[in-house]
Amino acid sequence: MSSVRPLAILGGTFDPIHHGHLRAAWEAAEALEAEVRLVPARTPPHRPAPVADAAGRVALLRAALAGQDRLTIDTRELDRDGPSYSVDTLASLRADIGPERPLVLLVGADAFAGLASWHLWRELFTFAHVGVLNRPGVTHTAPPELADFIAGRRSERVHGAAGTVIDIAITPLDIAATAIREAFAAGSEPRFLLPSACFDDESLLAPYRALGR
Ligand SMILES: Nc1ncnc2c1ncn2[C@@H]1O[C@H](COP(=O)(O)OP(=O)(O)OP(=O)(O)O)[C@@H](O)[C@H]1O
Ligand SMILES: O=C(O)c1ccc[n+]([C@@H]2O[C@H](COP(=O)([O-])O)[C@@H](O)[C@H]2O)c1
Repeated sequence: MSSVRPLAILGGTFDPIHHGHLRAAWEAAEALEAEVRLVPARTPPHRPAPVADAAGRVALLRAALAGQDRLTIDTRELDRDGPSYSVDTLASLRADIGPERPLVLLVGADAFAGLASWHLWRELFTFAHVGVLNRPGVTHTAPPELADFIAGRRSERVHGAAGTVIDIAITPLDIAATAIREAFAAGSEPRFLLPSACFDDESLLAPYRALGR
């Protein structure tokens, strides 16, 4: 483990935040002995517009994270126009923390499999390590372009400021925001897939309940 505490980020649409995200981020913080920030995307690059707007998704995140301080929110993507490219976020974080501190981009195994389609994806590794979180049901393997690139970059732990791929074993939780949105659309309440605090304020989940009307 590096002597400087790594900074790790989990970016996401969080439409809405759920226990799959939270537990993954929590266990990554433990495994890497890292500070972990959740980074909501204002305009996620590779998907249709989210159901809830950025302010609504951040309000849910704040409710979900209340009562603990290991996981925090970093809202820098909300201040940028255009697609929320991760390479821009990592460049901005690197400028904040300087060249030495390890930086880790956390991604689920599904997101990792698509990494070679991301904007300037090779540059991600100049700014950060990539930490891959296992996800139930994900069977995609890295396409050849990605597999070739990461060959020789695998690491068991955080070593140096950037540039490696680290597999992080987490408790598999088969929870996805898509299924939560589908549950709301079907008129059911997906309680216990996301924190109860998200249900405390009626207005927080209103955009999702509206799917069922
Ligand atoms: N249950 C989970 N286990 C591990 N990683 C997860 C899990 N859910 C989401 N992630 C990861 O968290 C990041 C943000 O995910 P995102 O906000 O797209 O949630 P999602 O549940 O995958 O949403 P959707 O179903 O709308 O695609 C991605 O890197 C994704 O792979
Ligand atoms: O930078 C890119 O080109 C890029 C392409 C796809 C996804 N991402 C980021 O990956 C994270 C997870 O994306 P999503 O769509 O699964 O929520 C989120 O932070 C996105 O901004 C980034």
